[in-house]
Amino acid sequence: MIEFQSVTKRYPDGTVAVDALDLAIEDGGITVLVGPSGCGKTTSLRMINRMVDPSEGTVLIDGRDVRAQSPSALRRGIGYVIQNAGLFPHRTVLDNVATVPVLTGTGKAAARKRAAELLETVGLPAAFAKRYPAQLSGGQQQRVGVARALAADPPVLLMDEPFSAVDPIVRDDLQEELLRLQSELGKTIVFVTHDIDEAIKLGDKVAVLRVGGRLAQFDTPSALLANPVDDFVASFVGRDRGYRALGFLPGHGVPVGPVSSVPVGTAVDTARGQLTDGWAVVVDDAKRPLGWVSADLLSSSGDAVSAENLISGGSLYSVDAESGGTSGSLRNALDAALSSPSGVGIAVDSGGAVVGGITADTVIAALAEARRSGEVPT
Ligand SMILES: Nc1ncnc2c1ncn2[C@@H]1O[C@H](COP(=O)(O)OP(=O)(O)OP(=O)(O)O)[C@@H](O)[C@H]1O
Repeated sequence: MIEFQSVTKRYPDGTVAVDALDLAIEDGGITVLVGPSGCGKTTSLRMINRMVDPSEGTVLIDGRDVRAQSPSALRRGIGYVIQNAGLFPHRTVLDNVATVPVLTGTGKAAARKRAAELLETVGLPAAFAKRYPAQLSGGQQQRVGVARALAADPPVLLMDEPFSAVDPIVRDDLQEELLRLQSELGKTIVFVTHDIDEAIKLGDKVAVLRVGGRLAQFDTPSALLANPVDDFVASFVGRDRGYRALGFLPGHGVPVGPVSSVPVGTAVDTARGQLTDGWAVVVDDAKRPLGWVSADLLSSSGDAVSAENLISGGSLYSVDAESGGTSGSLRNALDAALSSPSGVGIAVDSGGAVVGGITADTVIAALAEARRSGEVPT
């Protein structure tokens, strides 16, 4: 466990970056520090690996004051990942990852072998090992940064806005990858971001800091969305927090109803007879959804329903056909319904085949039921 006990950091110019912070960070989870610019996130993070020392109070790791160890000994057990990866430009990707193990006495060959495994772990093709950082995209460099931080197999990983400099799609990939890695590695990760969506997505626990370095709330993401302690936290987590909170409620209570479907290639006259409320979903040979046809679209189509002339579908909602269960949330279910041009969200099984449809009404009814049964945090 990492503990902040009444920790204050006052810089020499008098700036109070962190003010009487008390925080207990559990092992084996992702704890996110989030808050507006200048609220002391980076300063707090750096007090864990002694890049910054507190003015008052104590930071402990597993009950031991971090000041009891030299910074270099301490950092051997703490990986550190920063924005733009901070790679050594004149070393190959492989040698960037192998650097720390070599410094701490691992033989070069063994360190390189381990580095190659780590590159694979973070999703980089082996062919990238010989490249230099400048020959990689920002997202790829960030993956190397994560591999490098993992090279010494530290129990603790500090990540300071690691994904801020990449575009939103790459960022989304990197976030998914981090969650996948963490489910395998179970490190104690402290992650700094100013992006509340990133905090909600990644955090097992989220600490919201306010300017002046004061802790506003420390909670699970779902509790933060459901019960912000004050107006500052409420406005920081955002106006649509009610909708986003649906992301933490399982969608298993949403009934999957029928949906009209027609195989691609169906004669237009036959397809017209299959529409429900003017719509049908078009499926391929494996019953996977290709898009929608409407009565209007059919009247301007040729003889048969073609895959080229369809209205794009919305997001898909995954269910397990046998158990009827789902790994999706009420938010996934509602989004599938709202983003569908017909108003019916498509439910698919693990093979991607259409198994039925869901409507916004049924999702709202499932939410009401979850509230009645006390499943929604209050
Ligand atoms: N070395 C320093 N000397 C003086 N003041 C500093 C120093 N480092 C940071 N500060 C100040 O301490 C406060 C907290 O800074 P910190 O970098 O910890 O915030 P942050 O929440 O990480 O901000 P950002 O999201 O903008 O990176 C800010 O007011 C900052 O200007």
